[in-house]
Amino acid sequence: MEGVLQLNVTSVVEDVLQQHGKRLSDIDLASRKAEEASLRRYEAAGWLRKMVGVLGGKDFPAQPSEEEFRLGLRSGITLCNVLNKVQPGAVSKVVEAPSDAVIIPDGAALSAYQYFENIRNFLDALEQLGVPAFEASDLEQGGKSSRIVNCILALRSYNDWKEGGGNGVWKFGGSSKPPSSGKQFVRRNSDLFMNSISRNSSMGERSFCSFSSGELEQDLNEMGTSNSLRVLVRELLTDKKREDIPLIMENMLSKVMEEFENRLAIHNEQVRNIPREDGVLGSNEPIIPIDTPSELEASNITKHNSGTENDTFNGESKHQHLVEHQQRSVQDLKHTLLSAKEDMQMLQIKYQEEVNNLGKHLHSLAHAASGYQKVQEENRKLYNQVQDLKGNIRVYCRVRPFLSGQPNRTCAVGDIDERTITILTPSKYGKEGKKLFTFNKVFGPASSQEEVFADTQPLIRSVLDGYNVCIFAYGQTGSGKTHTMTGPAELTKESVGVNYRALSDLFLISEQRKNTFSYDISVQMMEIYNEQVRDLLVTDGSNKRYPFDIILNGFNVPNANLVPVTSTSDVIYLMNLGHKNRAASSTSMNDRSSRSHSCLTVHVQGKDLTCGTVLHGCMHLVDLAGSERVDKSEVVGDRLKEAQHINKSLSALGDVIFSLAQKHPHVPYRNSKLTQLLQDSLGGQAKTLMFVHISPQPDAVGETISTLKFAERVSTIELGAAKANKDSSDVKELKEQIASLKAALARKEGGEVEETERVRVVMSTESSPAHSSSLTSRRQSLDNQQLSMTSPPWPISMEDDEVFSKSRRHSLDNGLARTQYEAVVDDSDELEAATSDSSELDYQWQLNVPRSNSMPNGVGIKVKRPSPKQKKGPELRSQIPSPTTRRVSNGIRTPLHNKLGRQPATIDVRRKPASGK
Ligand SMILES: Nc1ncnc2c1ncn2[C@@H]1O[C@H](COP(=O)(O)OP(=O)(O)OP(=O)(O)O)[C@@H](O)[C@H]1O
Repeated sequence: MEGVLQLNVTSVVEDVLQQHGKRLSDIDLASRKAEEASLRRYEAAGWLRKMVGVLGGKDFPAQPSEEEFRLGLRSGITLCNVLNKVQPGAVSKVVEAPSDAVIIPDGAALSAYQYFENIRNFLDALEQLGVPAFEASDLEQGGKSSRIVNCILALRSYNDWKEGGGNGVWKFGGSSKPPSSGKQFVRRNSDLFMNSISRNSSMGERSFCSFSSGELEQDLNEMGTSNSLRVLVRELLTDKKREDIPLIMENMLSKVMEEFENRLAIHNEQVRNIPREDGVLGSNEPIIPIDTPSELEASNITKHNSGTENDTFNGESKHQHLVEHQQRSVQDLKHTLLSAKEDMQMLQIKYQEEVNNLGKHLHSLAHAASGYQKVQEENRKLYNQVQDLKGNIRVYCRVRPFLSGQPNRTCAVGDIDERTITILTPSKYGKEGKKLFTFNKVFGPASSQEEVFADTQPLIRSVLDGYNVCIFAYGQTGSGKTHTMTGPAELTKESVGVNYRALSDLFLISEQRKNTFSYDISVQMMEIYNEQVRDLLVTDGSNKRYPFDIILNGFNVPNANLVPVTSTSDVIYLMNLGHKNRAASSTSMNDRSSRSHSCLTVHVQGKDLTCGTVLHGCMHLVDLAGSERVDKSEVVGDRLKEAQHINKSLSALGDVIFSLAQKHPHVPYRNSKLTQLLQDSLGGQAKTLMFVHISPQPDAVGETISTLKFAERVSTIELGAAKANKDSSDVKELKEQIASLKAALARKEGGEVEETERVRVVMSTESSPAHSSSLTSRRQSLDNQQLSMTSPPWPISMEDDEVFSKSRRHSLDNGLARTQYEAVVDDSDELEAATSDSSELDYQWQLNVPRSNSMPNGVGIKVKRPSPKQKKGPELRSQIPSPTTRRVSNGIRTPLHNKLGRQPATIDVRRKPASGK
């Protein structure tokens, strides 16, 4: 028959499998399953709506999410009402919501009574009907709604069966898909596979690929498939999971339908365009032969008999029959198409929903991420607090960037993160080729001055609360110490270093606190060059060197200029002055190399305007000289001497640090001027931060590793919790009394008595009131004695550098020439005062001891004087039980004895002129 297209299902399936085979199984099965589950849920919800309508003032949602579905049924009211409609009286008593007006919010806790009563009654009734139920707990947890959906669909099926007359025995078809025109076709085919699978699984739990080939062949034969089709189907399904097969088959069959429809459309179009024998174009009705085995047979019969006239009528009626059949098929196909479209729309809605949910999820993730950051920040703060409590020396590592003109093809620095740094090492440092160091913070080459300061700021601020702080920059020449502490040669707002920022911060806070605190801020700037302390704040170009007596409250070098500052511009002026005065000359390594340690000391005195408490804070900002080994500097002569001094003082710093680490009773602060200068900020009670600097250049890797090793050891040192230097108003009052008595004394002596340069009283504020009052009386008695003194203090005539020379026996040879000594004395230190003055004079000694120090043993002050006869004074020593004033006359000394502890003590030495002179 002309114009008739042989559409063979097998060949179409083969074509589809060949064209789309792999892609069919690539389809996202999970989303298909989810889609199927939502469709089933909507179907169950639709039926419930139809059955109960608005219930308890609430309309059950038509297309509920899984959560809405579960929560909507949780009270059991809807379920019981539906069941009662299906089977009147099945649930005899339904506990309704408390009142129609009061709607229980979804998800709100229901009364246990409602919950158990309704759900239990519902489930019991279902059981009696033989309808598959679910677990009561399924209503309480997400992700379990499929069992509830199954139950409702089963109930619907039961209802349908009942409405249809209830013939026979009702049997629920399990998880079969709800009937829908297009899908029905698809389901029938995929069920074939499911049957095969269930047959297979009843024989044991095996995956589809473990099917015996015979069984598969049998299934395919049942479908009337060709060999090649069988091979294609097998290929498609071989490695697939059993439960995924129906969906894969569905996809395949949908494709087949599509293909089939296309071909039909083409064919019909062709038929319409073929002129019939009577000259009329083909009718609009599609002419399609059938290709199911029986229909093919019929078609073949038609073809076979087409030559005989007798068979013409039969042929035509069969043809008519076939046409009708095909029309029905086309109708079916159209339905399928329509339902596919609906599915598509549903999918789109679902995707939209998912995209929205995803958006919400992303939003909550972003929220969680910001929360995580906050927690991290909090952790960091807590970590720092713990460090503060332990009193660890904090160590921050900073890596200098490559400088312009320096080759930077290779870099000695590997990974850097917040607290660790990896140095890439050549083979001589070990096989692993890298070393990892951990610090409190690591700043990479790109870190800005602002970032570095931000982590230092809290420490600096604590100076205003009365803490002693020491920040020092350590590292080899040219590694960036000056850059961190001061900034580059050309200073801008962004490039200024820690020093400027620290002071402007102090001004800022003091301004903010001006209603509660009044602060006086003053600075000293010194340099230690070749073990000599030099004042950098001189304007006359003089090379002033100062005595180096460690005194109290940070006035380590009392005679160095102490300049009050009130603004950042004051500071900038002073720093420029200091830098000009700083010793600097070229070495082979760095033009700006400084072979001196520079120290900017900031003294802060704050008075609490409400309670009168006085705070003293002192901060040393130290830019150390380069730490490299001498041989590397290739220096000789003066430079060699400088380098040796530097190395000596840095070793002394190391010794102090490690004695502190090992909690040695004696800490060798006095082995160098540097450690003497930093003493009050390196021991306990101070907050210390070391910036360790390294260069990224591979040729510096040796120095870098030794620098970092040193720094890592430093970071393990615990100094104990820092303490603020606070004087209570009592103490303050005492100080004022002393000051006024001293002034009265000075007046009384008619100007003969030079006022001592500084009067400092060392007292701790933490003692008990009882202790405090005993202290008060002691102080008063001391001051009374001072009052009774008639002699002027001795003029200063000693060589400062001889005072407290290297050894722990601090010779005061000629030292009695000093008006006043103030010294920090350690446990077990011995102060030795000696004089070559043989004149018969009375000496008055006064030892002021911090009251936190307990009394004696083992520490003594010896006064050595040569006897007039022997020319060499005997060493005399005696002990007194408590700090007080003793007279020493004519070579009779009353050595003072006291256990001084770590607290500084003040020793005043005064000479009383011989009577009558
Ligand atoms: N973080 C940085 N960013 C940009 N330039 C830097 C940085 N650190 C250091 N430099 C530059 O590197 C050079 C050497 O730095 P700097 O003078 O601070 O080293 P130093 O360790 O103080 O040397 P010295 O021991 O000689 O005093 C300078 O030109 C400085 O500006």
